[in-house]
Amino acid sequence: MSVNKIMVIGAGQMGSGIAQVCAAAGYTVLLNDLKQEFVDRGLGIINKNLSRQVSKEKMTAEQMEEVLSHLTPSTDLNDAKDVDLVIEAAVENMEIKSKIFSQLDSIAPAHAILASNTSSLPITEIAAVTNRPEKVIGMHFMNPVPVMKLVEIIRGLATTDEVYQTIEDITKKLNKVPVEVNDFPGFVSNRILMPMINEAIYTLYEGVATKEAIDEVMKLGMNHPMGPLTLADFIGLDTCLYIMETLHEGFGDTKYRPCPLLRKYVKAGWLGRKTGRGFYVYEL
Ligand SMILES: CC(=O)CC(=O)SCCNC(=O)CCNC(=O)[C@H](O)C(C)(C)COP(=O)(O)OP(=O)(O)OC[C@H]1O[C@@H](n2cnc3c(N)ncnc32)[C@H](O)[C@@H]1OP(=O)(O)O
Ligand SMILES: NC(=O)C1=CN([C@@H]2O[C@H](COP(=O)(O)OP(=O)(O)OC[C@H]3O[C@@H](n4cnc5c(N)ncnc54)[C@H](OP(=O)(O)O)[C@@H]3O)[C@@H](O)[C@H]2O)C=CC1
Repeated sequence: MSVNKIMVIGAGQMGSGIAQVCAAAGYTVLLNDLKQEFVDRGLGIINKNLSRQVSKEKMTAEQMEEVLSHLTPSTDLNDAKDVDLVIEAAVENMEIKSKIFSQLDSIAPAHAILASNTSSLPITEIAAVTNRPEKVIGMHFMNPVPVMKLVEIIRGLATTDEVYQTIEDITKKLNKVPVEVNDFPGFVSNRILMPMINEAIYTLYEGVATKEAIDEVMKLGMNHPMGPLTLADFIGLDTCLYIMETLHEGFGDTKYRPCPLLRKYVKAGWLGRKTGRGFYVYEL
């Protein structure tokens, strides 16, 4: 199936990165969020990333303009009426995602594929709110999207081989590496990564070491590019909590219980880098 026009829903850190790489690969991209100010914030991130590449002479100013010309802001889901693919990257919340997919199902053309960048929620359940479950799939990018090579592709129960193949081909066109996985809570990436992050938070909570010491152990001892608490702040503590809750509920196993300190920080609005405070403090 040929895909030319893509709508990305959610102009946060993931949606803006996904829109950027799709535009850079030559697709026509609509970047959608609830309000114009959120779309502008996403376009601002893209501008900053591309300008950095221009200043490092990895891209010319003309190429940057070309990429930007492929991007159109949107605050109306009805703009999905003539797209070939939607990649949803709104917040990690089943109710919100279900509502978006059910609306999209009645707006997007019959041939359009509806993909979710969810980091843990069941694709099969998201697909079930639509009348086209065979065209619903998980397309899980990693943060920061312009840098990270992996896209975890998740087949829902009804996803067809043709839809899987189209998404795999697009992933390669985005210069990324597809890895196929089945639909279980957290898929592969977050089933393994998030319990490690949660355990690092328990290690802090139980006073085993300072946050700096915990991060240093994993950076220098295991060669991780970021310590787990820095990485949690980078991902967003709200997203980390949602993922742990999905694992906990999905498997019914207490080993996935979210650390109370993680809950406390999220309740306080300390969501990590994006709000200026998480385990560490950041300049906004
Ligand atoms: C939660 C989920 O569902 C799944 C997930 O995504 S889990 C999170 C997965 N991601 C990770 O684990 C990231 C771990 N961290 C890293 O790999 C690295 O620290 C990092 C790539 C983020 C930064 O790398 P670094 O070497 O420390 O920094 P730096 O030298 O400044 O950056 C390297 C390159 O990345 C780019 N970069 C860094 N941060 C960026 C960002 N937020 N957006 C875009 N580009 C970025 C830089 O511009 C630089 O590009 P060039 O090579 O073209 O010059
Ligand atoms: N952070 C990460 O490292 C990764 C996250 N993901 C997944 O990507 C998705 C987005 O995460 P992330 O970008 O970090 O989150 P952010 O909080 O940065 O961005 C989410 C964006 O979606 C917007 N939004 C919320 N509801 C709607 C809606 N109904 N319609 C359109 N836009 C909406 C939010 O607006 P508002 O500001 O008003 O809430 C916000 O702009 C989540 O599903 C997450 O699990 C996947 C891989 C990695």
